[in-house]
Amino acid sequence: MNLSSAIRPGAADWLKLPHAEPGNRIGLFGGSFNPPHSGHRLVATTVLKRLGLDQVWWFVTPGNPLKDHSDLAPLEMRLHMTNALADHPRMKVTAYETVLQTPFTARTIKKLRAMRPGLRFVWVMGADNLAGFHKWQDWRSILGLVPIAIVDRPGASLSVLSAPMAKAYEKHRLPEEDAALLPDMAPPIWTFLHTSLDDASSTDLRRSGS
Ligand SMILES: Nc1ncnc2c1ncn2[C@@H]1O[C@H](COP(=O)(O)OP(=O)(O)OP(=O)(O)O)[C@@H](O)[C@H]1O
Ligand SMILES: O=C(O)c1ccc[n+]([C@@H]2O[C@H](COP(=O)([O-])O)[C@@H](O)[C@H]2O)c1
Repeated sequence: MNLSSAIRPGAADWLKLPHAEPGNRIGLFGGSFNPPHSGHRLVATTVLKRLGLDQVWWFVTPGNPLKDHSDLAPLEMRLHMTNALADHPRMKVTAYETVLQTPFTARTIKKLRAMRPGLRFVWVMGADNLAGFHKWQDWRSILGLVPIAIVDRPGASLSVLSAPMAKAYEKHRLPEEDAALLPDMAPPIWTFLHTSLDDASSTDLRRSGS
């Protein structure tokens, strides 16, 4: 399947990688954003501040490989909505995974690192994804490629103790008070950021029709 054909030629800017200067610290925030909401903005602003990032790149996925796509809104619609929500000079929205022709995070990160060796990437996700991280394709290789920042989410706080990834990599967990060091550290390294909680969810928004 040609994933990038899901974007009209007029919206080709979504298919570019954002610009960054060598040495920049970049948070890679992947998501379905179906639709985007305040919880996503909380994650992005939390990592921007607490990790001292230069930018957060919102990677709007062509489709989470572990989710049913029957109610997934078209990619271009999700891109527009995400761009409206992530309205900040340090937040960039991209559909670059469609260019890479993969919905798999391990492959995306491998390719980004090869393409932009001068950038310091951190993978960013919410705590619900920590709980199921061991089901992702090549999940251990993701841990070997980039530092990971996990932001707390209602209902998933305990994943920091119980998740197979958290248990297997317990020795590689960085205390959250040292989170600003994370982007410069050699993987495997991860941290769990407690923050104010936001119970927004795309599922609830789709169900309520808002
Ligand atoms: N309220 C929230 N608090 C913290 N993290 C969140 C929150 N909502 C989503 N995230 C994180 O943001 C990323 C993108 O989430 P996603 O687009 O799947 O939203 P969602 O609300 O979980 O969607 P759905 O209900 O359709 O599964 C994921 O890493 C997810 O863990
Ligand atoms: O690589 C995988 O196997 C994999 C499995 C599940 C989710 N992901 C990615 O995780 C990000 C968050 O997905 P989501 O649906 O929870 O917003 C998004 O970029 C997905 O493509 C990746």
